[in-house]
Amino acid sequence: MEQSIDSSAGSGCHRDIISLDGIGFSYEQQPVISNLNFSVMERDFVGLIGSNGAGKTTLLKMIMGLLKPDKGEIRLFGTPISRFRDWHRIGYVPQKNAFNPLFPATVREVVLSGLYGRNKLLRKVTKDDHQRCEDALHALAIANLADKQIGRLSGGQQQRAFLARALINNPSLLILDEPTVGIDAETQEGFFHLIKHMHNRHNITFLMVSHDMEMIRSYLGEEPKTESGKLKFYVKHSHELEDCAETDLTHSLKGLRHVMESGKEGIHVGFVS
Ligand SMILES: Nc1ncnc2c1ncn2[C@@H]1O[C@H](COP(=O)(O)OP(=O)(O)OP(=O)(O)O)[C@@H](O)[C@H]1O
Repeated sequence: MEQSIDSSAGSGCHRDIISLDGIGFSYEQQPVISNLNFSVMERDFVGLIGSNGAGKTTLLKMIMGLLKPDKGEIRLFGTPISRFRDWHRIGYVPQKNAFNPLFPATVREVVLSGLYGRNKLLRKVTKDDHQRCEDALHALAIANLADKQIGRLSGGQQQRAFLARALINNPSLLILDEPTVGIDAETQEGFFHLIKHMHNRHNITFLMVSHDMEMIRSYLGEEPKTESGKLKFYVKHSHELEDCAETDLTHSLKGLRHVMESGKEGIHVGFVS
């Protein structure tokens, strides 16, 4: 079955961050994704919706190079994924239930582990790395939890730690896989306020899998921009935003801390600690 979508209309001169060209994927001859064509443009916010088994996680795994499509080509930042090496430009916030609560690491260690990238080489942590870590911990208002075991935190606190981990490399693209599943409504609201703020104020592109239709519709509009099989893509393009993005990590994190601490710009970050 032919599946074809195009979300790039009206996105101005910005470049593609993710290009999916004719992607097909099957598990043991069982097709999950067929002929998927889709582009995520710089500073878009894409909400990916689909029923259970629609192929959302499979698609994220392909984009992160963990699964190879049977057909088609994936490009990241304009480079074919087979030659892409800049994985530090991509921050990933996993599903809460993908995390083993017995994992023996402190919050600080989890956040610092975001620096190591996918090659798993443990390089020496520099003074600058520690400063970035402290900035990320402060930005997400979890500095007071830095020495606690990650498994002893609440779900909302853990998600903040994983967001800090994803932010430590100053990513250009943030991929979030149902980041608030299993978290209470108030904490979810605070989390979405924060990522919406980051999208509005900073030069970050978002791809988020979510079942939270209320959040998706209120931020990205009532109708999906495109559909492919059971996958629906809701998109807010950069031209719908104020054009005042900051790119520098220090500014970004200081900006976030400012939001967290002062509640300015009308944003209330209602995390439950
Ligand atoms: N490793 C695997 N081997 C075989 N089939 C798989 C594998 N992983 C997923 N599938 C199947 O592929 C389909 C898509 O799975 P996927 O996890 O991508 O869906 P999803 O949209 O993320 O679902 P959910 O909302 O339930 O997380 C499902 O039918 C699933 O059973």
